[in-house]
Amino acid sequence: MLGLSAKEAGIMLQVQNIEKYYGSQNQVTKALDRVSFTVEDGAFIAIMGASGSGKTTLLNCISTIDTISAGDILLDGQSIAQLSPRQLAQFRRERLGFVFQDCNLLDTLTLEENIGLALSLNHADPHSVQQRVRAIAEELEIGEILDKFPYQVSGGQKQRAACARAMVAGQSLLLADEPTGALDSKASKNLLEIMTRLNRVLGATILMVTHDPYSASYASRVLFLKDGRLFNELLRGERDRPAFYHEILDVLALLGGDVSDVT
Ligand SMILES: Nc1ncnc2c1ncn2[C@@H]1O[C@H](COP(=O)(O)OP(=O)(O)OP(=O)(O)O)[C@@H](O)[C@H]1O
Repeated sequence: MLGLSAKEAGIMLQVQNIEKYYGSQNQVTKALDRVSFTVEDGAFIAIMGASGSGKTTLLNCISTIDTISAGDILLDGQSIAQLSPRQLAQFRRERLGFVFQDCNLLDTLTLEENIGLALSLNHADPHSVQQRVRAIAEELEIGEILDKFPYQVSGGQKQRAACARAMVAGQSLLLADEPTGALDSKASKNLLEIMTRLNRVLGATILMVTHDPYSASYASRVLFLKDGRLFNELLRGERDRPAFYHEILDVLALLGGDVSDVT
């Protein structure tokens, strides 16, 4: 980087030689084994691997939900291990957005209230909350259904609301764990197109864990985990999505096991 800071060099996240162990003395599981990679600003990265390969553990360590046993994780050049609990909470709130397989929307609130909830809890001005919620909802094509409750909309619309909620405060890193896992193929395609738009238009950096090679083919880079180690990685480059999809299938065949069977 020739003296440039990580931030100046456009590097958002540095995962350096991380290890994660669960359990103690007699029963230790090594969930992550010396994993290293760098994420540039504006990247869209998929993380693949068989069940138990460490995908969720990796995402949980990056999101500070879990702690690493060794190594370091730096965000904008700053080690997250050195943040105080208060700084960590602020970091999660301001920088990270989360989307999970079951979108975790509250059934007693409308989509608009769900999307704006964190801002409202943070005592943001109600008018500005409304403006921000509506702007991102328009971008994600759910502007017309903001007054509906989660049980009144489709699974795909709920996931788009979850994406809106994840990004409404201007968060720059979206962490998604199997976001298409509970959706049919049409709703999955739609959500992946929306995530691509979040990435390209709003500049969100995305890390998405998935079992599904079709979902992974929307990313610009795919990391493959095997037994807690980084086994391989693919860059999409100038290839179109279908060509990238076939290349992902080739790596999965090499990787063996149940990677794409466990959705
Ligand atoms: N809280 C925990 N306590 C003990 N072992 C754990 C814990 N969480 C995960 N593990 C173990 O760590 C390893 C990695 O698990 P992880 O959930 O990260 O895998 P994964 O790739 O996300 O799997 P899946 O695709 O099934 O969700 C597995 O061997 C798992 O059993």
